[in-house]
Formats: sequence, C-alpha cells, structure tokens
Amino acid sequence: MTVSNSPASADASAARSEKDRILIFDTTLRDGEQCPGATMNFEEKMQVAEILDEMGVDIIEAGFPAASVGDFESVAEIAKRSKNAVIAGLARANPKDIDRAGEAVRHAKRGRIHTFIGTSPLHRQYQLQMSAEQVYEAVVMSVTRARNLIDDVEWSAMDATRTEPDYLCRVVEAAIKSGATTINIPDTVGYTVPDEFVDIITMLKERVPGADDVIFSTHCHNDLGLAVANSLAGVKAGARQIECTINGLGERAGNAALEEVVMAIKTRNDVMPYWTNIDSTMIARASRLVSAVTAFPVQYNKAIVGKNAFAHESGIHQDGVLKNASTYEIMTPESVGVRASSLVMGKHSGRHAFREKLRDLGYELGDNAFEDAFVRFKALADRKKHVYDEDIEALVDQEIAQANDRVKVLALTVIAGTSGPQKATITLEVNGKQETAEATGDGPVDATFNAIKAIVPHEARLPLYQVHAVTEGTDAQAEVSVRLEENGKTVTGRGADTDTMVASARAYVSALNKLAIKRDRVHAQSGGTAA
Ligand SMILES: CC(=O)SCCNC(=O)CCNC(=O)[C@H](O)C(C)(C)COP(=O)(O)OP(=O)(O)OC[C@H]1O[C@@H](n2cnc3c(N)ncnc32)[C@H](O)[C@@H]1OP(=O)(O)O
Ligand SMILES: CC(C)C(=O)C(=O)O
Repeated sequence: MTVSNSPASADASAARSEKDRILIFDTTLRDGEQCPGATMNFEEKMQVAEILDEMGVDIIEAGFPAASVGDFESVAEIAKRSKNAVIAGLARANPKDIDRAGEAVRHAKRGRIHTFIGTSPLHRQYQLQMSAEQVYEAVVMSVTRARNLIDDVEWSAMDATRTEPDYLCRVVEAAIKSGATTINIPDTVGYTVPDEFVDIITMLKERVPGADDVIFSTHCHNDLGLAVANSLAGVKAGARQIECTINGLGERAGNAALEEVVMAIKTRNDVMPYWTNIDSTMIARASRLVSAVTAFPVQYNKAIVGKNAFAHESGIHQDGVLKNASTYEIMTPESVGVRASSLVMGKHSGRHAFREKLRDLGYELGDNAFEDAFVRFKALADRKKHVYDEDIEALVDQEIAQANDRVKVLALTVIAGTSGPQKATITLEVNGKQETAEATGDGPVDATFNAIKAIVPHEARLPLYQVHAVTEGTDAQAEVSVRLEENGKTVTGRGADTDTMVASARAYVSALNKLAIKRDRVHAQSGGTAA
C-alpha cells in the first residue's frame, strides 16, 4: 500500500489511458434540485452551471425541460452558455418530454437527451401500471425517438437494482439496439450494497449483446449511506460514468457526492487506478456556491467539504499535524481548495497546539507563564463550548482582558423596516462618561455602526461582519463577530444577545476597544511618534 496525502503524487502515478477515465455526470441542477427546499432560480442555476463547466464536469444534467417553462428556459440557456461540458436534459418515456428535452439542448455544443422509465416490478405495476411488455415497447419508442433528434442518448432503468436480472438484461439490450450511447443503472432508492452492485454491472456487461459499445453509468442514492461506495463498486465492475451531485444533494438522503467520488479516486489511486477530469481545487468553491444558492448548510463533519474536514481539536492529533500533516490528513486541504488545515482550540487540545496558537496571536511566553496559561486555558475550555482567539488573548494579556472596560454599550434603539432610512440612537459609556449619538445608514447594522463612529471616531475598515444563531428558534441568541482592520492591525470583537442589533453593537465596540489597546502599544513602542 502506498501512503500519500499528496494529490500530485497520486496523479503522477496514474497512467492516463482513456479506458480508465471516469466521466463525471453532475446532476445537482436536476436531481439535486429535487431535494425538498433546494430550488434554485434562473440566475443561481447559471452560476452553478458555470462553475461545474469550469471545474471539468463532463456532463451537466441541467434540468427536466418538460417539468416547467422555467426548467426548459434554464436548460436551454445553460446549453447555449456551456463551453466544455455536454448538456443533458431529462425526459420520461413519452414523445412530449423527449421532444422538449431535445429542443432545450439543441443549441449546446454537445447536447444529450437522457430518457428513463421504471423497470422494477414495483414501478411497472404500481407507478406506471404497465406490463413488462409495455415498458419494453416504451424503451424502444423513447430511445428511438431521442436518437432521431440527437446522437448522444442516455437511457436509465429507473429502480434497476430492484429489477429482475433477466428482464433488466432484456431492456438494456433493447435500449442499446435502439441507439442509446450511455446505459445508466440507477439505484433509485439507495437499496443496493457494493457487492450486489458489482454483480449487476458485471452481469450486464457479460450478458447483454452490444454492452461493449456503450458506456455504463451509475446513479446511486444514499438512503443507506452507501451511494459513494456503490458508485465506486460500479466502476470496479466496468462502469465509466458516475452520476453525482455537489454536497451530495438529491432526492431524500441525496445522491453520491461529487467531491467524495472524485477525491476517493484521486486519493486511493493505488487501489482504484482511474482518473477524472475534475480540477479538485475548485471543489470547496463549488460546495460553498451550491450551499449558498440552495440555502442548504453543509453538515460540519461532511467528508471533503465539511467545516471540520480539515480541522483538528484533540491534542494528539494537533501535535501530529503540527509535526507532519499526513499523520492525520489523507489529502491536502489545498487539493480541494481549502486554504489550510485548522487547529481548533478546545478542551481536548494539548500544549503543542496551545503554544502554536499563542505564537499565531503574537505571544511568546516563558516556561512558567506558558504552563500557567495552559492550566487556565484547560479550565476555561472545560466550561466553554467554543474557545475563541479573544478568550486566549484575554487569558494571557491582562490589558486585552480589561479592554471592554474602555467603551461600553449602555442603550440602543434602532428604527428599521421598508420605509427607510434606518436610524440608530446609541448611548455609550466612554472612559466613565455617557455619550449619545444618532445616525442613519444603509440598513440597521450600518446605522448602528455609524452612530458608534460618531462617538468613537476612527478610520478602521470592516472586512468581516458575521451573525451566527447560537440557539434555535425566533428567540435564538445571536452571536455577532466583527473584524476591524487599521494600519495592518486586525482585531476581532464578539457580542451576543437575543437582539441581533445589540449583539452587533457589542461586537463592534469590543473590536474598537482592542484596536485602541493595539494602537496605544504601537504608539508606546515608537516612543509616542506613531499615528
Ligand atoms: C427518480 C427520479 O428522480 S425521476 C425524476 C423526478 N423528477 C420530476 O418529477 C421532475 C418534476 N416533475 C414534474 O414537474 C411533474 O411530475 C411532471 C411535469 C414531470 C409530470 O406532471 P403530471 O403530468 O402532473 O404527472 P404526475 O407527476 O402527477 O405523475 C407522473 C406521471 O408520469 C408517469 N411516469 C413516471 N415516470 C415515467 C416515465 N419514466 N416514463 C413515462 N411515464 C412516467 C407516471 O406513471 C404518472 O403517469 P399518470 O399520470 O398516467 O399516472
Ligand atoms: C431518472 C433517474 C436517473 C433517477 O434520477 C433515479 O433513478 O434516481
């Protein structure tokens, strides 16, 4: 076994022959959008299609043109705009759907009609209410009709993994004879397991005449959490196209996640000697975009793209990563477009990571002071869920700990709403003296910050303003982070309250207090001459 966390070494060892190439068929815009609540508007679909095209996706399934006018228009526009990818439109086994899909992808450099029908006894009897023979005829009709419109036709046996093997061979043969160029074997309800899926694909490749002339494809759902494992099993048995989605979006528990199949193939190239055309360094960007436009947060511990995928909290792991990242990382964060691994400070952290964190924050402590700070840090981490940089600064820096005494928020009233301009009235205590100011702004947050600025004038830039809900519900505690930057010095302030505006004002004032201390230090170091 070769152990490496270097994507470059994995790539270099791969002999890139066409027979080992795995085509990546992304269906974020079709099956992904079928995920309840994940609907995207026209502009959002354009953005997603653009990044998929740019990152090297081979086939983009842009939608289901017969589903609505909106779907038709977005598929047609993506077809016109796409520079590299084949653009596919999905269609049921009926003339209207197929003609609509053909029309939508007509202007693509390379278009594909993807037509499907349920083949399992359950789907035939209950959903379609058709006999096996009628479904067989529908396969022939639909593929033939699609092939009369376009050269590139994919046919899918919906619920293939619950279809009788002999019948599946018959309908796949019919689709190939009618002109399908790709045969997709969906595990529509996420029912199969890897060994069984290997057997199904192997059987089709061995038994169906003409199987060698088409590309076999997988489309695996994640109902048992096996979508990626089944897709890779399909590849092992000879499939050369994987259907997948960014962040694993899709019906119910979702589809195989693009980022997982791509990185599994890349990272374990020693046991899976295949390759894809995906620029993996674009994965994090694509994931963030899809999460933003669908408003679907990515689960923290999601493989490859989760917030914790390259984060380490426990001391033994942090120590290992500091000495050599490959002790606890099987791929580099850069290989998927994440800037760096992160060491998260918490109750499981050890001295190596704590010293590194202090160094990052600009503190070098002697042995005794370090040990003392470490004991206080552990005690704090035992009590507090998140230990932020400011908490650590406050542990080792008496002045920073008292920073919040300089300026305090005493009262805030904000007038917000549609009629604008939004207005804020704030009362601060500045070095023991009360001052009140009123300001308008572009929204209530801007008005609040302008009112603070009227009392504490400064030129600091605001590179970051972030709101997190700490608890759930409409009475959630909001936690606001504000980062301010002035003359190369950056500080972060945090504030919490059930009122987001109050939390924002506290965070802003907390950052200003820290900035004032840093300013004073620079001033003192330069003998009182610095600005
Ligand atoms: C596994 C998958 O992901 S399949 C793709 C799922 N995607 C979608 O459904 C896309 C969004 N769907 C829609 O907008 C609508 O369902 C439409 C426009 C496609 C159809 O709407 P309607 O005509 O109102 O039909 P409805 O959705 O209620 O029922 C589906 C019909 O299609 C039939 N059908 C389902 N799959 C197929 C197929 N592959 N080929 C032919 N007919 C099919 C059903 O049997 C049912 O027919 P019936 O009306 O004769 O009983
Ligand atoms: C239409 C097909 C490919 C599908 O989405 C499924 O079977 O899950």
